[in-house]
Amino acid sequence: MSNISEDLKSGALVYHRMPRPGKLEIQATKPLGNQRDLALAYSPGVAAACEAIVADPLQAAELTTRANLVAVVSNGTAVLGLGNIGPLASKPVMEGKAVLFKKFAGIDVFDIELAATEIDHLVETVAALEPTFGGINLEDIKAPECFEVEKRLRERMKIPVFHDDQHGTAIIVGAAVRNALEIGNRKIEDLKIVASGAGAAAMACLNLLVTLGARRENIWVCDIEGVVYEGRETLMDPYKAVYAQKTDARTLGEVIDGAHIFLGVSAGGVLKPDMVARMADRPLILALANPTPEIMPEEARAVRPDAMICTGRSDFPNQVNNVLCFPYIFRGALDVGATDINAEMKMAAVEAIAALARETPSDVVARAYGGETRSFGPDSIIPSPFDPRLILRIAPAVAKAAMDTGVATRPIADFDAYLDKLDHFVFRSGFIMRPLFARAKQDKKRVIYAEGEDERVLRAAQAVVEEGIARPILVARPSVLETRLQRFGLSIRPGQDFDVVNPEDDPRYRDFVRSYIEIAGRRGVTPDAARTLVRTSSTVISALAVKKGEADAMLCGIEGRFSRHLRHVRDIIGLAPGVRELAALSLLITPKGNFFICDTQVQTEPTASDLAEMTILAAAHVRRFGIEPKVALLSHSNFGSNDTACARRMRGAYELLAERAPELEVDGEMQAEAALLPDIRERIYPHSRLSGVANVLVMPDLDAADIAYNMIKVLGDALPVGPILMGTARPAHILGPTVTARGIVNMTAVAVVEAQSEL
Ligand SMILES: NC(=O)C1=CN([C@@H]2O[C@H](COP(=O)(O)OP(=O)(O)OC[C@H]3O[C@@H](n4cnc5c(N)ncnc54)[C@H](OP(=O)(O)O)[C@@H]3O)[C@@H](O)[C@H]2O)C=CC1
Ligand SMILES: CC(=O)C(=O)O
Ligand SMILES: [Mg+2]
Repeated sequence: MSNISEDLKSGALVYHRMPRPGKLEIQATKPLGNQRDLALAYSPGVAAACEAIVADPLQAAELTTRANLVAVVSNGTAVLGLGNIGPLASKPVMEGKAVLFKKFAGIDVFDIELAATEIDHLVETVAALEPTFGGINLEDIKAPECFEVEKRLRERMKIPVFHDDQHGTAIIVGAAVRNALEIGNRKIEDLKIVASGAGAAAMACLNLLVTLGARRENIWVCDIEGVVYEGRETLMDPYKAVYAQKTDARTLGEVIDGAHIFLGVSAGGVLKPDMVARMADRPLILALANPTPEIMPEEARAVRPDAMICTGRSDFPNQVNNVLCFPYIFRGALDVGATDINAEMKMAAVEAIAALARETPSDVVARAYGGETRSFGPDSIIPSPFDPRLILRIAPAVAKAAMDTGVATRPIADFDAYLDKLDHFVFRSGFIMRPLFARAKQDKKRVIYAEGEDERVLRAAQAVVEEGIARPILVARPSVLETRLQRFGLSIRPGQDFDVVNPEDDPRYRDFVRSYIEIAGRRGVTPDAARTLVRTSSTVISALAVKKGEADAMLCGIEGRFSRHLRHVRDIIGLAPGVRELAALSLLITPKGNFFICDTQVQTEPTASDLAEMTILAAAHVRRFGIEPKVALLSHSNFGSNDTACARRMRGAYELLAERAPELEVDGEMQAEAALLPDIRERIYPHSRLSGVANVLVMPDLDAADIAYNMIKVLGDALPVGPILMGTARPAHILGPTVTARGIVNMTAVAVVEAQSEL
């Protein structure tokens, strides 16, 4: 039995049972709402797709899901470290792999559990699946049968066949060993490696370590029978025999002395503390059996505090698990229509994973692990499974290796576009934000962040510096900054990468107070109040910096009330010429498209004239995203169907806009349905000035805007960007308490581009 806690066990059973059994479902991706859809999806229309494939089999990649469909195939003979539990009991693991493929790399999977233990039976069955799939991921099939099964299938099939427990594990072990060598400043040629396990994972890992330079004579292998030695007859096979040593030693305990690397891919608890104590100094312990490692990290650490320790589990640092590899190696292979996953593609994955661990930690990883992140070092020798950059680094490297080695049937012509596509998968904000990022980089501006000590701001500042979109100025105490940057493993440095305004001791303090009195003295701010506010309000400091031209834009509002920040911004920075009132625009990036909503924050009950003004401001902002605004003035009424005050206000706004912004594609008043479904609009009012789906939704009042915004965000699984404060004399945005580091980076790009266009 696995030694997982009772709590985790019962939690796992509920997770699998509720709210419906299992972890997967199949979803239709095309509409099937009427007779015509039925005729297209199925008979008779479907015949056209069939005939196109008859004429050109490559069309299957265009007309069916095949090119993105992988079979996770198991016969249940070596399921995790649970052993031969059979195909039915392996199904939760295979469904789990399917979920990981989908979530981490957008790959669709059918899990296929086969009652087939004979090699021939297994090979014939899997080979017959070729028409269905773009790739085959063999899983948890025991050694030595798995070696022959994989070899024969690779020979027969023209799609990639990849035994995950062998190569997925070997790739991640290869990356971990590579980085451990770098940290320990050691050469693999000199190291003694002791493996526990001589199965699928062990053999592939050892073979890869040999490719990386390990010497066969330095490798010692033990399995359930003990040491694999020359002349041994029980439980031997030709694959193990490669590593047989001429020795009288018979147990793991007898060969572990002086080992630099322990590679455990066998069963829980086989490595004892006294064995660890006898390993070489600064040993690397890879205790990878699942779910129970060969030794628990705390036991190993107790006897060897100098050890680097990895397990296959997510509840310890250094999770060396093939989940870091299989979704992405398949992503790269499928995207070029690879016919194989060859040695070069595997090595490209090793290099990409190892290199990623050496990059600065990502904020997404920090959130996934409760705010804690580690920089490259003994407790972080490989990336975390939640690192969103895994797909961005591994898939292109693998795709390129496939192309270089001639196994790509659909080579990628435009790698930048491919990277954009992957980026979009990771950060759905990727595409829409891209033009802003590109423009921001062309002319970096100075952006001051009022809450410069906040972890999210620091992580955002790191990304802003790395992406080169702005020069950050942080309002923060230098001593706090220093400790936090270190704690979060961030590499940006004051002076070099960003500037600091120290609210407790800044030479500009008197100057700031004087300016504040000049600006706000006539709005009831006394000199005493000005002194206190400049000392205590980082929003006031930031706004003064922008006003005085020491920064080009400001971001604030992570702490405290929106209205308080708004008052300071309005008092100090003021309104842009010709603007009578501020308003806020929020972008929602949804699976169905990108929608801007206003006014989500400022004006409770705007007049027709206010609405017209905010629409014109919104249109200018939307154009900065490279999007042509299509504005719908929303109401409960459709083109005069009701004559309430509210409907009249929206109609009034339309009339003003027709006058003031005749070039703008805008219409109203209309219901949200008419704005979003052109067919419906066409039926109600065929003469609308609006074409297609509206992308700017102007709401009649703050209640409607706020409610619509939050409902779309939650029900539509949308990513928010904003709020974008419109109408200020200089760019200033109030972010709100739930903003993420990624959100701050996005708003930095918005503010920089705004600052560029106003100068
Ligand atoms: N972290 C990760 O990413 C991965 C971890 N693993 C883990 O590695 C382990 C092996 O998987 P896999 O190679 O696919 O399975 P296999 O069945 O192919 O191999 C298991 C190997 O472990 C040996 N073994 C079993 N029990 C013991 C024991 N008590 N002492 C020493 N050796 C033992 C077996 O010996 P014999 O040959 O004599 O039967 C066999 O060589 C599992 O625990 C699995 O969870 C596997 C893949 C990925
Ligand atoms: C992780 C995995 O594939 C295994 O333990 O078998
Ligand atoms: Mg496995």
